Amino acid sequence: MEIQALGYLGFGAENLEDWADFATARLGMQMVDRGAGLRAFRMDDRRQRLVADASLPTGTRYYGWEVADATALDVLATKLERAGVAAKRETVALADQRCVSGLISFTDPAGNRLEAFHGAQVADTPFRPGRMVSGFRCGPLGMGHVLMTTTNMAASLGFYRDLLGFRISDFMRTPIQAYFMHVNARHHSLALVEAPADMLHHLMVEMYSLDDVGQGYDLALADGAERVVATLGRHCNDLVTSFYQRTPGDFFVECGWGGRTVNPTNWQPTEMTSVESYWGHDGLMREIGAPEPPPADRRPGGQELRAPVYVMEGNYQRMDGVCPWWDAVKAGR
Ligand SMILES: Cc1ccc(O)c(O)c1CC[C@@H]1C(=O)CC[C@]2(C)C(=O)CC[C@@H]12
Ligand SMILES: [Fe+2]
Repeated sequence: MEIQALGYLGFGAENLEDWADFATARLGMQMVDRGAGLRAFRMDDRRQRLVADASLPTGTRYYGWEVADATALDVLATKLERAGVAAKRETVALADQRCVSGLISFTDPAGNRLEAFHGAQVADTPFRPGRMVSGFRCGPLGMGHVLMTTTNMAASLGFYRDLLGFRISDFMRTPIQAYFMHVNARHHSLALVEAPADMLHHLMVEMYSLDDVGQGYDLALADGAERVVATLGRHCNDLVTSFYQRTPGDFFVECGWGGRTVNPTNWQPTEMTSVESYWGHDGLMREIGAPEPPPADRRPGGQELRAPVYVMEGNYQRMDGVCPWWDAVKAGR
């Protein structure tokens, strides 16, 4: 499989000044000058990761999926065309605008514009965050993950899993259909959820420090009741502690910390029975019109069996993945 990471995300936006303020003062990204009509944001050593483009209508997006080199890009283009998916070799001008060496563009079954690229340019100055954050966990894990809803899960799976080679980390078939997929050690770079509309629900960015998330949460709360979509909480599958907030655009940003990694060579997908979190994330279900789950210690699904605990191991804290006293609790001892 050619795709290695989620490299960048671009989107159409009218309110560039709002985005400039939000991405820097709220998220902690660095804004870089790309001329009128464009606001680009750095998250690491790369020249840009997130791009707001006023020449595109709001609701337009392009997803930049990274491949190793020009050869891998050719292989991918050929694979797409053999499968009947038109792959357009994009111009040098567009590659320059994307700050990459080369790219192709194509469309997924839901109509999303995807780009595959190689040779992302590295900035000649160090990353300077827009607020006091330790930084974004990117590198080989990519910029984070996107959750897209799809009206046709079978078609989306056929495309991302069977054609592009995305691997399933875990999935749920009921009560909703959800597939969490990896292309590197990040637990998921793409999540697909079946819903009545095809859209981008959120971009997740992962911070190196939990304090970055906590301070970002304080700032979001200070913006008023409308800003926070889901309270601070912890997911059961990727173990990310995060909250979700509204952006100046029409998708959310999940700010997270502490994600687990998977070994892509031997990971076995597991079926989930609930998307509920260990704790928190209140508002997430309400936002889509579904009932909120009960408080954490009464949630069904037995997630507490998988609650990770930190076990001292020499000078390290090891993520054990199992709660050592749970067997005793179950046995009534
Ligand atoms: C469950 C989950 C695990 C890891 C994540 O990074 C993550 O964003 C989620 C939340 C997904 C979220 C959900 O659980 C309920 C249904 C939701 C609200 C949607 O309809 C889109 C996002 C979905
Ligand atoms: Fe997420």
